[in-house]
Amino acid sequence: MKKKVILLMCGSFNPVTNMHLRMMEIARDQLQHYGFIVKAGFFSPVHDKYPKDTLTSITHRVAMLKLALETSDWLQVSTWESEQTSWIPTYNVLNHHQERINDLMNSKNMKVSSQNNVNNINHNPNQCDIIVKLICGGDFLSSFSIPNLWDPSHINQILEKHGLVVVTRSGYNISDIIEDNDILYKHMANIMVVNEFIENTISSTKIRKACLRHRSIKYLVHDKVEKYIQAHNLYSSKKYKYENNIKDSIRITANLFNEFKPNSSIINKKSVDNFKNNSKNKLSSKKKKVKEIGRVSRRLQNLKRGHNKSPQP
Ligand SMILES: Nc1ncnc2c1ncn2[C@@H]1O[C@H](COP(=O)(O)OP(=O)(O)OP(=O)(O)O)[C@@H](O)[C@H]1O
Ligand SMILES: NC(=O)c1ccc[n+]([C@@H]2O[C@H](COP(=O)(O)O)[C@@H](O)[C@H]2O)c1
Repeated sequence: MKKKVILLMCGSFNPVTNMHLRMMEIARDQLQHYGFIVKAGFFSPVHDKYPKDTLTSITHRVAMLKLALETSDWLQVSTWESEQTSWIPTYNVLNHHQERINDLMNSKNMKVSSQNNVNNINHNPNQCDIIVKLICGGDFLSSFSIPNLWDPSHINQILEKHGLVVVTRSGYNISDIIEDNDILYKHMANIMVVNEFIENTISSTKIRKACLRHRSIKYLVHDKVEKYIQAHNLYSSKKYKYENNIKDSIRITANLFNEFKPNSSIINKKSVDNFKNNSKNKLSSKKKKVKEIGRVSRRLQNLKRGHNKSPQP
């Protein structure tokens, strides 16, 4: 029997770009090619309390997602995550969606079985035949290796119970990221890599920058999203000028990690000295951003602690 899946993408969507939409499309193509049935795709915008200075209010981010998805017959926004009282870890978001699907499937099965007058339903409520998989880009995958950003047990469960669909992103070597992380390596079979063969480096950061500089964003975001941004004068405030967001920090940290990886063929004194000098320069110029990741990690830890104290959503 073909396996059925639902794709769930978690992120800021600040704003949603054409690349977010394309990621879903190319992931569905590949999953179907491998014999899966993709039932639906959900975008779950992160809570306003996620510690990112540049986050635009959820009302705008959801409105833009809805406009961008108006013409899709299989993609939708899920606002559950953003409607909670505070930020919640991605694993809990995934879990919530899986539980809702399980409930739905169970009630459907109940109906069918009672219609058929079958007494023994023989259905395990914990075993659903639709799996919610997390879809993300290469940078998101590399964030699993940032100390204190993720609870290792969450990474384990995401991979064990759900599985990941990772879309390649320029600057991120997926096989290296997996090779360097014990948990990812252990669950490699549950990570499907989708190669974006038409290289696309659109990011929300670049869109915000373009808006700040009054440059066109046409064909990078949906037309209606472009109009919405203009109508609400989003991303034009000075705070975006100096934006130093978590994603940049992740990118930088990840790049630094990649460079620290020993490569036997280049290890000699000269290359080590060159490397040290380069790293020093990079470290000083990017010092602020790397510091930011520590700050964000600590805030996330605090949020997580707070979250663990409160009842499960
Ligand atoms: N060009 C891209 N290629 C591959 N993955 C992408 C791309 N743009 C976004 N993603 C992925 O989309 C998901 C949601 O991303 P997010 O909303 O953080 O967008 P972003 O463009 O990376 O944002 P920002 O630039 O604000 O950090 C993440 O898993 C991210 O890795
Ligand atoms: N421990 C965690 O569950 C954890 C840590 C960091 C980011 N995230 C998620 O990753 C996404 C990151 O979005 P950005 O790439 O826009 O920062 C958000 O949905 C956020 O909730 C989850």
